[in-house]
Amino acid sequence: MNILDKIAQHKRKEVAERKSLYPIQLLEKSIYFDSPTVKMTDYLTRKNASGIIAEFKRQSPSKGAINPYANPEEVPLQYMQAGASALSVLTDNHFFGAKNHDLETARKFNYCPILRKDFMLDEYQIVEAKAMGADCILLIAKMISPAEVKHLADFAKSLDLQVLLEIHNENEIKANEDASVDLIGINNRNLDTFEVSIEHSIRLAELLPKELIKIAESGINDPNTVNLLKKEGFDGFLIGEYFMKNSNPGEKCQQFIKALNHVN
Ligand SMILES: O=C(O)c1ccccc1NCC(=O)[C@H](O)[C@H](O)COP(=O)(O)O
Repeated sequence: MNILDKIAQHKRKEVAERKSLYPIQLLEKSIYFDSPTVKMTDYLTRKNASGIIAEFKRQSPSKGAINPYANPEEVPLQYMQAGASALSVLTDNHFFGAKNHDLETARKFNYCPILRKDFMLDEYQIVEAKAMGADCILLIAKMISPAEVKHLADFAKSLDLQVLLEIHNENEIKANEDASVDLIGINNRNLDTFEVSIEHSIRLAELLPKELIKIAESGINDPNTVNLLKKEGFDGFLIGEYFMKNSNPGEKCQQFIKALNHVN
């Protein structure tokens, strides 16, 4: 069984438990539920945007512990002060070590767009995302059928959330042409082997419609890579481990963004 199948299996059980503990009517009472969201697409495309989507990530299946005791009050705020365009916060506990309120905590201290980084299989998780204060959700084409992508994307839109669709290959691009999503992410990391290939993403990006907002995800650790990807038409760059493995992720992010501006 590959890692996404393992995650999906676990996630279905988890979601069923949470549905019985926290019914949707309870989530709808959150102060964020009826609040307007901020648009990830606007923040990534505005003038002089760094395009960096800085991720709060405590551990991962590919790397194990990265920064398990990181402070969600401090790190996301430091990322934004460093010049990141948006935040991504992992909310999966079992595989990624997220604590219960990491995203809500990040929300309290930041007005920027926040991506709920999780493995979405069910409408319930999208309601949760809205109740936590997220602005954008991730759908992974490898995990769900094109019909489910379409359905969950439409449902997210009905809650004023933007949708980032992650794809890994050409077939997934073609199969999901009809889905109404806001951003397309190409994952540089092959989730079967955990190998990272920037070239693979560049090749796939050529197959995407020009007008779509394109995000390069995973394994980015060099400002020159971001500059190259910008030239290839990417607008956003999702970076987690490279920042988080440092004792001061905000400072690492600041150095990265400064170097980015210099190289430009
Ligand atoms: O990071 C993993 O090991 C991983 C394994 C299985 C599914 C997803 C995984 N990562 C989620 C992500 O997409 C990354 O957290 C994100 O793109 C940032 O990547 P990185 O900069 O390499 O931390």
